[in-house]
Amino acid sequence: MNSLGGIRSWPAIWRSTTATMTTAESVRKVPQVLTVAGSDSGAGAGIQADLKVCAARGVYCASVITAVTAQNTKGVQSVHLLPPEFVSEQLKSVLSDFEFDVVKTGMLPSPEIVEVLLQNLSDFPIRALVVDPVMVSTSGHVLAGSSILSIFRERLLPIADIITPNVKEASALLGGVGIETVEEMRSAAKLLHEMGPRFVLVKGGDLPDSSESVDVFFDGKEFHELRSPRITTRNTHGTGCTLASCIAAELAKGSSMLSAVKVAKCFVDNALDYSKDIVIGSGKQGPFDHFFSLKKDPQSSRCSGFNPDDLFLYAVTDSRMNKKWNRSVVDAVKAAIEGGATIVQLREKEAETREFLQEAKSCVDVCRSHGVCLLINDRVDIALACDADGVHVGQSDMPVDLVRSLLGPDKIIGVSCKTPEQAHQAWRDGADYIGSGGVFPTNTKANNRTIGLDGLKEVCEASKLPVVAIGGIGISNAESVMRIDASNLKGVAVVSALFDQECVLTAAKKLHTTLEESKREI
Ligand SMILES: Nc1ncnc2c1ncn2[C@@H]1O[C@H](COP(=O)(O)OP(=O)(O)OP(=O)(O)O)[C@@H](O)[C@H]1O
Ligand SMILES: Cc1ncc(CO)c(N)n1
Ligand SMILES: [Mg+2]
Repeated sequence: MNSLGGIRSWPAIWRSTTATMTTAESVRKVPQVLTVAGSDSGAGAGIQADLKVCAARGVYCASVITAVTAQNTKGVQSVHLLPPEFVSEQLKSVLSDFEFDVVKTGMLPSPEIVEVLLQNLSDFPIRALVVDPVMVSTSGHVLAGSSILSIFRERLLPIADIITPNVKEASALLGGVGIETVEEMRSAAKLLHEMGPRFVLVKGGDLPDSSESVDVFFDGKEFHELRSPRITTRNTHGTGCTLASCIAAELAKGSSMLSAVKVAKCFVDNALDYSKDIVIGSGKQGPFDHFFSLKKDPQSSRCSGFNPDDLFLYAVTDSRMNKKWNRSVVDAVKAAIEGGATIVQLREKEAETREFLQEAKSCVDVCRSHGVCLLINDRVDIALACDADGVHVGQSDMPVDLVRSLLGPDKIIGVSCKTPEQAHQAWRDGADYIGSGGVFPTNTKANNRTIGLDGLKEVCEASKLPVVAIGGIGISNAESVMRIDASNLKGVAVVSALFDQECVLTAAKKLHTTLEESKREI
């Protein structure tokens, strides 16, 4: 189910549903995850954690139960495995009915249960598989013994899109190697990657003697260390299940793998911080609150990650237009944002480097003060120097994987794609979104092949990443673009429609209203 080998297009939320519906207006697509895991009677971990995190992230989650544990904040008192045939019944039941975007596995306590999972996944192909190789609870109870190791290594890991072992599980999968440092976590991630998963995240929550909680992400080429200050709390029961299910939920919504992992790490971090002094149960390790965001000021969450909805009204600057209308880049950007632009890209093809850097710095300040992301077209050096939020590259610019290694995990990377193949490559390389077009002919880019609305739709259907349409879009045709019925199409990117106008503010306001109206009609 390694996502690119799957038969179904990605993801189910982005297709018209096949369920019986009366009118197009009555259809609202919901991202869907299936968790295949064990029940925790104390509800801090396992299936119960998976359901909570998916609900908190706005994703529907169905659950296939592999085992029932008698478990509380003191530990695991007893484990009852469900018969493999009954696990299979549950799998058949939901896989034959729902259209899951992502399957996430937790406790798979016997080789026979892994076997029925593998069989059902080959009968009902899915698009992405998140494997949390749960083996031992933090309290030390064995949840899946060494009998599952060979089927994990030989058959489950090779079809996983990502595996998320903690250090003990990574060590067990690698035959008992010691992992006590971040350097050793990196080596482990590399060796685990050789077993076949597309991505590996070795979690460092249980790493001894560390003031930070460090997870190591490996994509087969680059390592990214995801660090957060270690939160002093007893309430860490279920962090692993929560992290993996949050990754699954974000993937189901259309995030790239690195974005999904960053959002998930951040979610765990915020949940632990919010819940650090709550008392539930009398044992050593308590659960935490997955619904913190309903209770606390969202602005106080310490990180947010890339939000694909920011692509709604994407303003791309053009130095010639600003010259023609006699305005500075920063004034143009400010007016666009005040009119409703939700993200800005500086595309200053003719500017001198030093002048461009100065302008970019001023634009970063304006964008930050309005809470809008600023990306730089093509120039990774400028983006680094002005601390922009990211870079947008074309097919002949620096390759996305290289841009990622230069910018690090926290920046946004967009890439222009005309074809489904380019869209697949963008996902593989770790981009956050794609820009697709030119949809219509435009003066801004001469000799640029247009792909039309049909070409845009084809790219959207093939893309796992959120899409912004670009090329010749303005007030008169924005609605036709937004109505192509692809829910990963998040918005339109415009140049002339904002910046080749007498009043940028008015043009942005009008376009924003048009987009809002066409969204309401979908
Ligand atoms: N005290 C903490 N402060 C901040 N982050 C933490 C803390 N403990 C764990 N984490 C984070 O939680 C996530 C899960 O990591 P951990 O290594 O605890 O997984 P696990 O052992 O599989 O979880 P579980 O305890 O549910 O079995 C990781 O992103 C880790 O960095
Ligand atoms: C059922 C279950 N799954 C996973 C874990 C790991 O946290 C646990 N403690 N219990
Ligand atoms: Mg742990």
